[in-house]
Amino acid sequence: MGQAKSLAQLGLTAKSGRDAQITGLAVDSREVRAGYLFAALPGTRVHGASFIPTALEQGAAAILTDADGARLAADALGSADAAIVVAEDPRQALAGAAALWFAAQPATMVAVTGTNGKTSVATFTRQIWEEMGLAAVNLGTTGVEGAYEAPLRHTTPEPITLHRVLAQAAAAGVTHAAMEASSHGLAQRRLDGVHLRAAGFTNLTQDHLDYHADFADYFNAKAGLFARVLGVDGTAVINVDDSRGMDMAKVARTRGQEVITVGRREGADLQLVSQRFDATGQTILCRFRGKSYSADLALLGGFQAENILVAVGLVIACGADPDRVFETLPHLTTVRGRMQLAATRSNGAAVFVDYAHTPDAVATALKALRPHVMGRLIAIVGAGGDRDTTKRPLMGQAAAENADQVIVTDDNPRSEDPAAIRAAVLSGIPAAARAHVLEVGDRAEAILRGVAALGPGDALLIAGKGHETGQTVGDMVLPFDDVEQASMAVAALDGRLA
Ligand SMILES: CC(=O)N[C@H]1[C@@H](OP(=O)(O)OP(=O)(O)OC[C@H]2O[C@@H](n3ccc(=O)[nH]c3=O)[C@H](O)[C@@H]2O)O[C@H](CO)[C@@H](O)[C@@H]1O[C@H](C)C(=O)N[C@@H](C)C(=O)N[C@H](CCC(=O)O)C(=O)O
Ligand SMILES: Nc1ncnc2c1ncn2[C@@H]1O[C@H](COP(=O)(O)OP(=O)(O)OP(=O)(O)O)[C@@H](O)[C@H]1O
Ligand SMILES: N[C@H](CCC[C@H](N)C(=O)O)C(=O)O
Repeated sequence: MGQAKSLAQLGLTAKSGRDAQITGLAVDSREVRAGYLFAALPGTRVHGASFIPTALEQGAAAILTDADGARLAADALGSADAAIVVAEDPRQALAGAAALWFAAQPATMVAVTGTNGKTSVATFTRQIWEEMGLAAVNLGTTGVEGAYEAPLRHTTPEPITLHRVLAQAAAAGVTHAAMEASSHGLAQRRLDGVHLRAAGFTNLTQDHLDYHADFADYFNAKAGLFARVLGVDGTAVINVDDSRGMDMAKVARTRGQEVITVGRREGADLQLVSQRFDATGQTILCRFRGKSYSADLALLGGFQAENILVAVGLVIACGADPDRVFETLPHLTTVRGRMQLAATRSNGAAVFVDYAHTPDAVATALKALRPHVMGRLIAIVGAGGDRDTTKRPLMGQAAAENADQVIVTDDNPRSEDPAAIRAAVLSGIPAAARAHVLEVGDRAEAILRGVAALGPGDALLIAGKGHETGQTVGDMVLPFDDVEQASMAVAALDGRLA
């Protein structure tokens, strides 16, 4: 890290065999310095090649782009004193170059993909490793957490940021890392340069159909983790309870990977045989390679047991002793913003904050709470702006079908009209259920009204924002934290701190 490297050392070959000494990498022209390689990537809004003249003016020593980019910037490139690399897939070439540039990652790495559960699985995997005395991190939506900590802007960062933090974590002594692989990250080859020992799959339901052309395209992006990123020597850990699990296992087996299937399904290598709930968590009974294991989990939500299975499979796939792995499970703790008990009213009613932001997650989270609730279950739900519009009515429907009362509110409207987003969520709620539905745009007021409605034995699920600490309205991020708001609402209503 830090020293100049030749293009050849970064696995790149320039046109006419010309080499260059590279002093840094940038994917954004505004970050190019003298001697840098500028990766001019095709974008969703503009081709990065439009910024090649700026990058050259700033002293770029080399340009990496595709054939379209080379054509677009032909004039600037023709007169430039810079090496030009034209790659069929420049994002993949950049991922490889970034890996070689930073040249260090924790020795044992795993990744997990799926619509829901990535942060939970990555966090549980890190917690298991830590309980086994290993220096570990998880890396994704909640940043880099564990033995090395850093904030991240993306679930799966672009390769330069990704390899920078991996190298920093390795330098800090981290030996084990579990990362999240988002479908955007996989489609954009952000993690193609990472060497993985194992990869996991949780589930596939609707999300991100604003970015992926259709559901098949979304599946294929996720399948890229097994079809491309995980090597033939890696192990795939697949939840076969999901309807696409078997398809994912087939992708892995076709590539020659060892597969550990997990789930409730009879015949799964790591099987969840039974699950019993109590006030503070659940007891699970599992079977792995003919041996039974029982563990008390201090985790609410049946779905968390499914995530635990994937995490256990990943840790075992990296060589751990299964007996030792199961011993750690009672010590695992709630993932921030995932089915987190945020406050309790003086009448005993509980308020949970959860990151459910897809139709399946809203349904799963509410169903998971039901066995713990003796009274009514109230849901606060909203949908994000500038994201998959087709999931909005489905989220409203999922809330109405699984809660006794629903409050539709705002969740990061971004550039959109919040009222229009709420209307789309409401449109999924059948007329017959409308009597139990309130529309309250202001999220703080929605939380106050949800908390106020709680009687003894009731519970409130505040869905959508989980660990987030801001509400994005237009270009502004206003401070907002569901857990804080829940506890303030309880304090205001009950005259005491939650
Ligand atoms: C939709 C999407 O994923 N976009 C990513 C994509 O940008 P883009 O194709 O839209 O870029 P563009 O604006 O068209 O510009 C094209 C290129 O020109 C470059 N540029 C642009 C302007 C300039 O002045 N100079 C310059 O060089 C840009 O850096 C880019 O490489 O390539 C960029 C560089 O790699 C990414 O930063 C950018 O992520 C944006 C910021 C983003 O918000 N992505 C989100 C949706 C995302 O990836 N989310 C997933 C999580 C999803 C989930 O599971 O919940 C994630 O992993 O975080
Ligand atoms: N295995 C699961 N099946 C269904 N829903 C789940 C599962 N795990 C988590 N969820 C729901 O999804 C929400 C988000 O969980 P988590 O953050 O672990 O997923 P994620 O895939 O990392 O999402 P994102 O990448 O968008 O952060 C949870 O708060 C819960 O409501
Ligand atoms: N990573 C997800 C998180 C969504 C969370 C929700 N609060 C929203 O803003 O839609 C996304 O960007 O789609």
